[in-house]
Amino acid sequence: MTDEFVKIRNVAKNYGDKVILHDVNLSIQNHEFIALVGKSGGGKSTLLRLIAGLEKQSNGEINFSQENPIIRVMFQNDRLLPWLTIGENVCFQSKNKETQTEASEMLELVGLSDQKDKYPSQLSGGQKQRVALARALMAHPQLLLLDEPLGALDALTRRQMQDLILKICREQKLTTILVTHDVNEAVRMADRVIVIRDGTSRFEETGVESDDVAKVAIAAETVLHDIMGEEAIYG
Ligand SMILES: Nc1ncnc2c1ncn2[C@@H]1O[C@H](COP(=O)(O)OP(=O)(O)OP(=O)(O)O)[C@@H](O)[C@H]1O
Repeated sequence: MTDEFVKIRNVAKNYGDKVILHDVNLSIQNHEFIALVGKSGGGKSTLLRLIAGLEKQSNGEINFSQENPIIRVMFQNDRLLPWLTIGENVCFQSKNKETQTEASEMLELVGLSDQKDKYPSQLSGGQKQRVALARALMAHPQLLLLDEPLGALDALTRRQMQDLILKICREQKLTTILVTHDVNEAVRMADRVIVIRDGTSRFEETGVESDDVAKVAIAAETVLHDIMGEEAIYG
């Protein structure tokens, strides 16, 4: 039996004449945490949208090992509804009977059980992203897609959120794909880092222990070099 969660084969995406992605080949294993990095406009978010089924590829196949997997996406913008409380926001898309109890559990998981009755405007950016994470987890996703969710946070909050996301993804055995501009974040969090360069998946770097600062820095330098390509050498 394969342990593969999704297989992406020869995927291409065009918008009109503009080729965004081509020949993307990637297998993601169950419970694996991968990061997608690359230059701005390189097609990372586009690939994430194709995997989420929010858009259709122009060519190639994206096959999941099980039918209709539950997929949730978390974006840089928390997308909370300002007129609902934190508790109501977490329950918003959930149809479970035990929703209230479960929402409390999810808020506890992200360290916000005491903020349930507040409104999003009363929370910090980091806290709002925790709520967005709790809301995503309510669906018990098998695949969690993170589209630069920590991009707007300060360095310390960002680091705390990285640790929280990692802990939850491991505990809940989620398969996770993170899109990030921060190469250090990618190396620190992911089991594998995939570089999207010139519209295709170019390079895979095995993750290192996230607390080994020196190894993270060296691996990040290698990945950055691959993102930049010849510009890094000649430019
Ligand atoms: N709906 C669309 N119609 C036309 N072009 C689009 C559309 N969506 C994205 N693009 C283009 O596709 C390219 C890739 O965008 P995408 O957002 O996937 O890149 P990215 O690597 O995630 O960038 P960033 O790191 O800046 O978020 C960009 O040139 C963008 O302008």
